[in-house]
Amino acid sequence: MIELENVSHSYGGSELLCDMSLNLAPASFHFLTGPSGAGKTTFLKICYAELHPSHGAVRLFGADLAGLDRDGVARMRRRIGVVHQDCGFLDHLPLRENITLPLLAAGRDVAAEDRNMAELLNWVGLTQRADALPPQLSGGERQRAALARAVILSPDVILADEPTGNVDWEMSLRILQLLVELNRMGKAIVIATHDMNLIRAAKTQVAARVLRIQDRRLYLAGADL
Ligand SMILES: Nc1ncnc2c1ncn2[C@@H]1O[C@H](COP(=O)(O)OP(=O)(O)OP(=O)(O)O)[C@@H](O)[C@H]1O
Repeated sequence: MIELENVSHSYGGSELLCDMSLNLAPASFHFLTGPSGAGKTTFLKICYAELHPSHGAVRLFGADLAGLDRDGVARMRRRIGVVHQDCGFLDHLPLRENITLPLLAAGRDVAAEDRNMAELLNWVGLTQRADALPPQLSGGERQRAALARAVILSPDVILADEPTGNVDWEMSLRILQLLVELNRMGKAIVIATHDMNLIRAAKTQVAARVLRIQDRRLYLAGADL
């Protein structure tokens, strides 16, 4: 679904990611770990074509990114749901409108999706908070709303950058549960995290693999977590 072949990336001449290859299979579940500043967010940006790598090839759903025009890239990106580290909400818009922004961007009729929206809000436990503004939400509510927005276009892959970064353990488990449910529905999941307890908790439920970025390289971690 997402294939990286010998991908390297540099910011301003200094190499951050070196010679990374990955083939993300349908319904797979991966964690992405590594020290702060190792390049996890950069790696995810390359995976969802927000960033073009300095070297190497990226293929999304079989299509070489280098051969796609803007519309082609946008079409592929709709198949990838992203939970950003900072959620990235528009603070002046109620939660409901923030969540439906991807529908608008994709040219879909938001009113026609009312029922799906109600189901989605219920799934993330935010039915009562639909009209709240993002600054009025708790960390856990924001993260669940970000997840709802990431899945509103029914993507095949979900990339979540520190989705449990600012929440307590109970809420971390709740968010993990939502991601596990998505995985059981056949979605491929990648979660960037520092939280080894979260990885251990996931491994009791799904066959999760652990990728690690260290010293500019991508490793598949051993089974010792
Ligand atoms: N647009 C940019 N221009 C220049 N340098 C950047 C840019 N984005 C990130 N970097 C640098 O690249 C390095 C890796 O950043 P990145 O956010 O990918 O790491 P990370 O592993 O996700 O970090 P963290 O765990 O702290 O979130 C950092 O040193 C960062 O300052």
